[in-house]
Amino acid sequence: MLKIADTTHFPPGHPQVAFGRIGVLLVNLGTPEATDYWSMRRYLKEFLSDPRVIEVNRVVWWLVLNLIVLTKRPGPKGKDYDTIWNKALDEGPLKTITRAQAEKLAAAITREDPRLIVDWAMRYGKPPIAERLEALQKQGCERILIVPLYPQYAAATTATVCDKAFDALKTMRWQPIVRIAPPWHDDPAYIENVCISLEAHLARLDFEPEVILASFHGVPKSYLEKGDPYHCHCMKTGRLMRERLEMSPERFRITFQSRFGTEEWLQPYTDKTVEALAKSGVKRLAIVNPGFTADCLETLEEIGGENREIFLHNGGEKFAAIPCLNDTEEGMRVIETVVRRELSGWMASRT
Ligand SMILES: C=CC1=C(C)c2cc3[nH]c(cc4nc(cc5[nH]c(cc1n2)c(C)c5CCC(=O)O)C(CCC(=O)O)=C4C)c(C)c3C=C
Ligand SMILES: [Fe+2]
Ligand SMILES: [Fe+2]
Repeated sequence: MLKIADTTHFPPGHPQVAFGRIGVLLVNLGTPEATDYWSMRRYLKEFLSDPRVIEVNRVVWWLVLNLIVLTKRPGPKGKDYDTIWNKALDEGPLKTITRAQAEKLAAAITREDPRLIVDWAMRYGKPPIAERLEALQKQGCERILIVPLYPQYAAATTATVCDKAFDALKTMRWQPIVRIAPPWHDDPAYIENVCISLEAHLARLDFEPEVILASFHGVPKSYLEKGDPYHCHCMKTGRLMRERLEMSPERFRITFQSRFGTEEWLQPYTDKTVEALAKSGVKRLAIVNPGFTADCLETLEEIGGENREIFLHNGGEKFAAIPCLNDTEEGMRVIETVVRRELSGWMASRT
């Protein structure tokens, strides 16, 4: 077994520094601390003030955000969060699931290399990236792998995690050496496990869906036009899933959800597609969310709640929202594959 660095043998007057460890930091988007108006407002303010998320003129956006969005949105969105809140732990499900993913990853990899420490953070809200990076560094992590938990790269998600992490590094005297895990939109382990999970859920349904939508979170269309690869990553994930599932493009379709604001977003829109399918006579529909590593407001409430309603109100009869990979065996296989690969050269080899 590898020896973990020892911090106890420093000469008098020498600072007590820890060293010799390797950190893995899983980072997801973030979620409000509570569902009341002020907690929601704080969360939305931090999120929607990020210029990677909203690429609108700063002065114009400051006025719109503060005068309109932050007065109108926190109330109704807080009520939406109430419907999915983890009451036992008093937190959003995104937090519960990200913590569970970190714990399971730690159990899987630290047995092999006890120098490893796994932690987790949120880009917006708590626990903040800077706090967890500092905690890893204080425990002796000279090397840290940061894993933005997004299979598809977008400036609004992956890049902003990196921005925040590098902001934290700027304040450190002894900076850890950092690696960032790349997106895994076309990784065979991801495609295989997301399909295994989908097939298992479909097999348990009491109906066979005529159509399956792979619904990804949208971004404004202008982000694609400016060169963001997010759309291409989603399209590739969707195509690889469809090929693996051996389904026709009519049965397995890609859509984009969670529109925000008045600009055009990536199309086809999930809600409009759901409505059109129901109106055209489709009676049985399933929606899977391959772009989300954890269930959250956008999957549980928007897909499982709003889109179900849209489908059933327009003539649909059977609807299934397929759970995300979360901390299931399939989900952990994906995260572990990415982490093991990106730790290569750092982590002790299994042989
Ligand atoms: C212009 C605004 C937004 C962009 C661009 C955007 C991109 C984006 N978001 C996710 C993942 C998630 N978003 C979630 C919630 C959420 N998203 C926005 C806005 C944009 N997202 C808002 C305002 C919210 C909060 C809820 C609301 O007010 O509507 C979540 C859920 C978080 C939770 O607590 O459950 C996730 C996850 C991706 C992957 C993405 C671009 C690729
Ligand atoms: Fe979002
Ligand atoms: Fe594309």
